[in-house]
Order: sequence, then structure tokens, then C-alpha cells
Amino acid sequence: MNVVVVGAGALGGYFGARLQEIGANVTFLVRERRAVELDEHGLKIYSKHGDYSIEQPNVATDPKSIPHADLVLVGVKGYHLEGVLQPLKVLVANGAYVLPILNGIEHIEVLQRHLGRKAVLGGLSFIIATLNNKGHVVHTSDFHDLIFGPLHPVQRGICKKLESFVGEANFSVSNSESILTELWKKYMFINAFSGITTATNLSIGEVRAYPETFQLAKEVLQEMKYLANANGANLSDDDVKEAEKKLHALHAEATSSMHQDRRKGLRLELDHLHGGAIRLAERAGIDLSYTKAVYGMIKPFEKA
Ligand SMILES: NC(=O)C1=CN([C@@H]2O[C@H](COP(=O)(O)OP(=O)(O)OC[C@H]3O[C@@H](n4cnc5c(N)ncnc54)[C@H](OP(=O)(O)O)[C@@H]3O)[C@@H](O)[C@H]2O)C=CC1
Ligand SMILES: CC(C)(CO)C(=O)C(=O)O
Repeated sequence: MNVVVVGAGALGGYFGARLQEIGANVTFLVRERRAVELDEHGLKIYSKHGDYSIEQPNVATDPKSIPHADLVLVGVKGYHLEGVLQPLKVLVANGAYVLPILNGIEHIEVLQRHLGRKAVLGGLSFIIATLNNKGHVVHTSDFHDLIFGPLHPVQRGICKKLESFVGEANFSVSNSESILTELWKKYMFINAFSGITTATNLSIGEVRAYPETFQLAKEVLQEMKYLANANGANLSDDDVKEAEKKLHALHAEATSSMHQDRRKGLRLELDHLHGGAIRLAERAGIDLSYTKAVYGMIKPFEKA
């Protein structure tokens, strides 16, 4: 299988390397700085599920130099989406399907508008990973799940092909027929988890120690359920309970990628995640008071 990874950071680097581990022909389409880093240090994964190294990853900086890809894995931050639309157009024109795995929901519509509805699959991931100072991936969670599925009937073939190809991969995989609902479940969860940890600058264990503070995360879950259902998803109270259980099950030091970025002084995906929810709520005539409060608390730390 020919795979291109656009956004070879923590997420793209992890799944790209794991796909190469099982024999995929993986090309990392990167910008100049990352190309130099990958050339100098290679790509390495450190993970409790097993390390893996690629000494000389196959790197491209021009999408036109890539002959044909079956699948393009998109793992950029929400605020970098605009910058990858042009390269994605080139890859789609050459026959590729696009599998975005970033957090959030607004990017799906943006990608569909620019690339066509038939080209864009639904996808998301559960993993906690970050890059170290050599640009190597450090994976710290027990989970490393990739969930994908068709958003258009013509995509069933590529989803089946991907499902059977990744059967042997060193990560969990699921090909879901209700990927839109899965996307909204993750969006609900991430807005609560990243919202409360980033706003308070605390890990989830520290948040859980204060029921009044944890309550804010629960309120965000409720608001996101309403928003999801106003946007054609079908989330139930059980889904909210499930998300709450997940917040309780995370180990005490666990925190969100947005909070890790706040700790490192990096730019935050606030506008893409909570900002996106607020925009969709305005369109649907829904009030997201708690989400807006969390958004307001994080705003001063948004730009690096
Ligand atoms: N990290 C995690 O644990 C998880 C992250 N996510 C989500 O995944 C997404 C990605 O997060 P993460 O992997 O942590 O982010 P990273 O910052 O580690 O990686 C993003 C990568 O995108 C690259 N990039 C940006 N613009 C371009 C471009 N125009 N062309 C090529 N590459 C580009 C960046 O490269 P450059 O070095 O050039 O800037 C960077 O390597 C986010 O939406 C996040 O919320 C979801 C689950 C878990
Ligand atoms: C919740 C988590 C860790 C799950 O993958 C995540 O997506 C993030 O923090 O960005």
C-alpha cells in the first residue's frame, strides 16, 4: 500500500512509522525544517508497545514528486490545515483518498469543499504522543487506536483495503460504518478533556481531585452532545457517561495534547476545537456557556 503522511509530527510520525513497519511504502511529505531533521536523526518511535526506527525515512517536500498514493494520512494541527490544501489537491488528482486524523470537526467540511466529498474519509485517533528534541515520537499512553470509516459510499472499498492491510499493525484499528458519530464522540471528549486541563493548567488527576472543577468538564460534555445532535450525529446520554468514565479512567498524570502544548509554550488549537464548536453552535442557535467560559480562560495562552 502506498501511503503519504502529511503532518509528520507526533501523530503522523507514529502511524506512518507503524504502517512502514508492516510493509507499507510510506512517504513523509514535509516542510524544509522537518526534512532536515528527519535526514539528520531519522524517525524513531519510543513506545511501551515496542520501539521502531526508520534510519532514512522516505521524505518529499513537493507533492508533484510523489507518483501515486492510495491513501494520505493528514496529521497537521487544525491551524495548519489551510497550508496543506494545495498539496492534498495534487495527491487527490493523482488518485489518493485522504484520511484526516486530527482532532475536531470543522476540517471535514473544509477538506470536502476543497477536495470533493468522495475523496475525504472520516478518521480519528486515541493516543498520547509527543515529539522529543530530535523530532522522535514518544508514545506514553497504553492506547494507540486508529478509527476510520467511509463518509461516502464510494469509500467502502478503500476502507476495507485499509482494514485488511492494517490487520497485522502494532496499533488498534477499527473500520466504522458510523464514523461521523465516532468523530463527534471524540470531539465531545476532547473539548472537555483538553478544555479543563488546558484552562486549569492541571493534569486530569489534579482536576478530578476537585469535584467543582471536574463538574465543568461534565458540563462541556453535555453541551457538546447537544451540538453533535444538532449537527446530525446521534449521541446519547450513555455516550456522555462513557466519555465521563474515560476521564475517570485516565491515569492521574495524563493530560491533553493541547495542555502539553501550553506547557511547552506552543501555539494552541483553541480556535479549531472550542472556537469551532462555538461557531457551529451560533449557526444552530445553541448556547454553549461552559464551552465559551473554557475558551475565554484558555484564550490568553493561544498564540505561542
Ligand atoms: N499528539 C497527540 O497525542 C494527539 C494529537 N491529536 C491531534 O492530531 C493533530 C496533530 O497533532 P500532533 O501530531 O500532536 O502535532 P505535531 O505538531 O506534533 O505535528 C504536526 C505536524 O504537522 C506538520 N505540518 C504543518 N504544516 C505542514 C505543511 N504545510 N506541510 C507539511 N507538514 C506540515 C508540522 O511540521 P513542521 O515541523 O514543519 O511545523 C508538524 O510536524 C492535532 O489535531 C491533535 O489535536 C489527536 C490525538 C492525540
Ligand atoms: C484525548 C487524547 C489524548 C486522545 O487521543 C487526544 O486526542 C489529545 O489530547 O489530543
